[in-house]
Amino acid sequence: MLDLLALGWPLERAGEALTALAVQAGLQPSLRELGAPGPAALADPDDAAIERWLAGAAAGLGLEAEAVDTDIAGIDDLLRAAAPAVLRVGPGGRSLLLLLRGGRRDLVVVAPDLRPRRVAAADVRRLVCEPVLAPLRGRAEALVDRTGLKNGGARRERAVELLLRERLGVLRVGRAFVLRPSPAAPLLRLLRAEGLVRRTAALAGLHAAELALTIAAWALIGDLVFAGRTDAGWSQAWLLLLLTVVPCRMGQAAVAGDILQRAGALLKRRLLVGALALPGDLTRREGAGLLLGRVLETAAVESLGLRGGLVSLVAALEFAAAVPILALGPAPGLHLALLAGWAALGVVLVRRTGRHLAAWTDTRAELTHHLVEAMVGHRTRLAQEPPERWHDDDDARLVRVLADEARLNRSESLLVALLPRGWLVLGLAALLPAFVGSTAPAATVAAAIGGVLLAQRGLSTFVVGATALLGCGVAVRQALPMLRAAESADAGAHGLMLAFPPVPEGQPIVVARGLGFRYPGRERPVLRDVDLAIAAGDRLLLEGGSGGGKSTLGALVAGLREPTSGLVLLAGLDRPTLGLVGWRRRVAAAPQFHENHVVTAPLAFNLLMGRGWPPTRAQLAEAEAVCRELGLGDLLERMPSGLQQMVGETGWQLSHGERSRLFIARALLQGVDLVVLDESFAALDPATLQQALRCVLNRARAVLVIAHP
Ligand SMILES: Nc1ncnc2c1ncn2[C@@H]1O[C@H](COP(=O)(O)OP(=O)(O)OP(=O)(O)O)[C@@H](O)[C@H]1O
Repeated sequence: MLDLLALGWPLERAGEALTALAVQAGLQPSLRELGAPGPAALADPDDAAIERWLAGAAAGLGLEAEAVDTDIAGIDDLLRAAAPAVLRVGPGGRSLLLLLRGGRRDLVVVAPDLRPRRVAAADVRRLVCEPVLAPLRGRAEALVDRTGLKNGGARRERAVELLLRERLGVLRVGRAFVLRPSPAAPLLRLLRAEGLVRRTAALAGLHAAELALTIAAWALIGDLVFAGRTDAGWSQAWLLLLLTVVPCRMGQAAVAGDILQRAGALLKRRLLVGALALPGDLTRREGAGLLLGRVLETAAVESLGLRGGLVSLVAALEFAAAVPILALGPAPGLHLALLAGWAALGVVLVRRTGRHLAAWTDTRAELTHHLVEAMVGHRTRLAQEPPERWHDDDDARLVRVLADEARLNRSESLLVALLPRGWLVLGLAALLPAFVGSTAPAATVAAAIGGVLLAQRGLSTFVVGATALLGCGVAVRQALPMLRAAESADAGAHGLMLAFPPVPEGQPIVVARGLGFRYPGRERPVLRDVDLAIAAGDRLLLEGGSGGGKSTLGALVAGLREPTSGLVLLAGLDRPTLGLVGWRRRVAAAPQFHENHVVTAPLAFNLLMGRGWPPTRAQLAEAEAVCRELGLGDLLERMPSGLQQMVGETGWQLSHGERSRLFIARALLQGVDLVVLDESFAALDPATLQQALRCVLNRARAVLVIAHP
């Protein structure tokens, strides 16, 4: 056990440790000096600062460190499958064990001398679980002793282990951080790290081998037939060649399945990250319907893109193999010229189909948008719009979609029917002179027929691949904003590493000089030349008329928007240095009511979503205390499951005032230096307002309240 701890890295060398693991695991990190968690992070009692530091440091390397909670029942799976990962071990999790390769029996860890060392999985399991199990081991042993198993025997040991694991499987034993390239990393790096480049090359190799074997088998049988030889030895050789194709095919299916699965997971991760990183203004401008349409289209990116890509690869190989075979025939020049012309026609037909597909997708997305907008505003329509006008426009939109669909169907049928079959007729027709005049040897005519058939197979495969890729291209166009947003998703996320102690009383938290802001597309700025300083301990009220720019200023202070001119500093650092995530660790905002949402999830999640999930007992207790101070005690009593009650659209319905207090609590519970509350008290009666205000003034280190005069 001691030896194993000696293989762990001290937290003070966490930056070096992460870099070493990332390099040795082939994750190609962006190398940079990470330093070490500062004293403030090391002293954080709730451990969150260290975890944030690790996440930020990984982001600094262009990686993602996903925190995985480990329980006793799941530790074996974690050790087997999580590598490369960092395990926090030893007293207080102060030591980092770098898991380079997982396994059932043996694991490989990177030691502090940078050398990989093999260790027993059972020893690591014991190291991680023992601190939790040790106090309970005595009771388990006493229980097992009642069965009469021999003391000190291996069976008794095993029985004790099994009993502990069975009864205490759900006990949490610690956290691991699984390292992988950030979904925002350049695509080629992601593909490499997932082994996709290697696998695609292997697939192409296997397919080329299959083609070569098939051609060799047919060349051999052709040779035998034309030479009039029928001996068994050569026939067996032919059969053997054909049989070798079977393992080639099986290999291709396995590799292709693996590629589809890995690339699909990678794409989903990237799209999800992108969807969450879309700028708020864009989602609002486009509307929920269009976004939903985009999300639905992304399913096509995966299925069509991946399959289309693989099928097109096969088509290209078949096509390439047909060229030298046609060159062996009696009319090589004519055949190759015809093939080139036919391929060009194929490209024209594919582009035409592509245009029709794009038009159809656009009208369809528009229809989805229209329908979703109608559903979102359904309750208002029911109450205010005359029923005879509810379906205005629907029919016209539907007709447009159907017309575009009919055009698409026609060009697709032409592509599928004409391209491969037309080539067959043309290719064979080019052989007619040789047939009729019997001018060419039969073997060259046979080779040419083989070439024509292979090219036809290539064209059929090409049609399948091209239509899939077209669909994918159109879907990618729809998903482009998300894919682009994914690339900038973690810009500045390493600002998380900057953990400081709370700003001391009287010291500035936010300082702004010459601040200006203009919304894109608007002529006049909303804010001009604003100077502002908010210090720890300040309690500020920002009042002004409607549309005066109060919320905009709140968003700038909270780091949710960047100024178009001037400078805002938070604890002396600017936004690019801190990143959005780093900024939000220090300033929490409760946006206006219509911008804030109750997520369909337990109340506790809604309260603590800024702190990470699952929560600790202390965090739950704090959440309950804040709710009671805000006057939500009654509500907690009424809810059958208390803090665990599902709330949101499909859960327990909260009143306007209850929701506003939930939003206030959510901001307060983030434990930040400054809380910005935008019209958070507007829905409260005077007594409740007083109570909520008292809670805010007691709990917030500094507060900026936005309200109407
Ligand atoms: N996302 C946006 N895009 C374009 N213009 C916007 C956007 N949000 C606000 N505005 C405009 O900026 C101006 C200031 O808006 P802001 O919401 O900051 O004012 P406010 O003082 O908070 O108003 P209220 O008290 O009515 O909430 C308004 O004229 C508004 O139309």
